[in-house]
Amino acid sequence: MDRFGWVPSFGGNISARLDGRSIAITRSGGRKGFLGRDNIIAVDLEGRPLNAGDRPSAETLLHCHVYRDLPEVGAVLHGHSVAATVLSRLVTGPAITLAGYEMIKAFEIHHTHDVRVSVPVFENSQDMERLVHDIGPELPRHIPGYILRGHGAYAWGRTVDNAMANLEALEFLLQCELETLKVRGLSAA
Ligand SMILES: CSCCC(=O)C(=O)COP(=O)(O)O
Ligand SMILES: [Zn+2]
Repeated sequence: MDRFGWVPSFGGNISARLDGRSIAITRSGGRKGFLGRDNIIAVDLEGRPLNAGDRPSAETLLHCHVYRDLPEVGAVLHGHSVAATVLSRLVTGPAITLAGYEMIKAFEIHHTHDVRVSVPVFENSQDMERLVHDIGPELPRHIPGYILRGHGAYAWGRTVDNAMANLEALEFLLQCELETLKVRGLSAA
């Protein structure tokens, strides 16, 4: 994620499921492109650190929400890419629609490029409980991720590799949309 420029400064957070009751997640703060073992801690599925005093990511509740709702998910990645940030500010509605891209097939749910896929865009907030409430009890099933407006993208998958492949596909598609708008010189609808 760092190589692609998706975790600038202190942005982004990363987690992986440990078992049915806990996950490993990055500590709050710090540069996620320079992680050591000590920068990763364990929390339960309510976001409480297993070791008292550990301070997990400020966005831990968003990760826990994914693990609770989707038992097959083994990893969740969050980055602050330019494409996700800029595009979600240009698009004023609750979703970014992707259509006609071969890369849509990278999301294993879709077996053809000939579909329209809506990437949900939720309003950003510093209040994670409110964000979880706004996202709703059921995460999207048609795409393994969502965007927080003006903030960045979340993506998940069965494994860390699989989550990364999904994030790469999502970021590629967002970048394509942004490039298209730049070439056309139009604002997004
Ligand atoms: C300048 S980063 C602001 C916080 C954020 O959005 C983020 O992704 C990193 O937060 P964390 O607590 O996980 O380090
Ligand atoms: Zn963030």
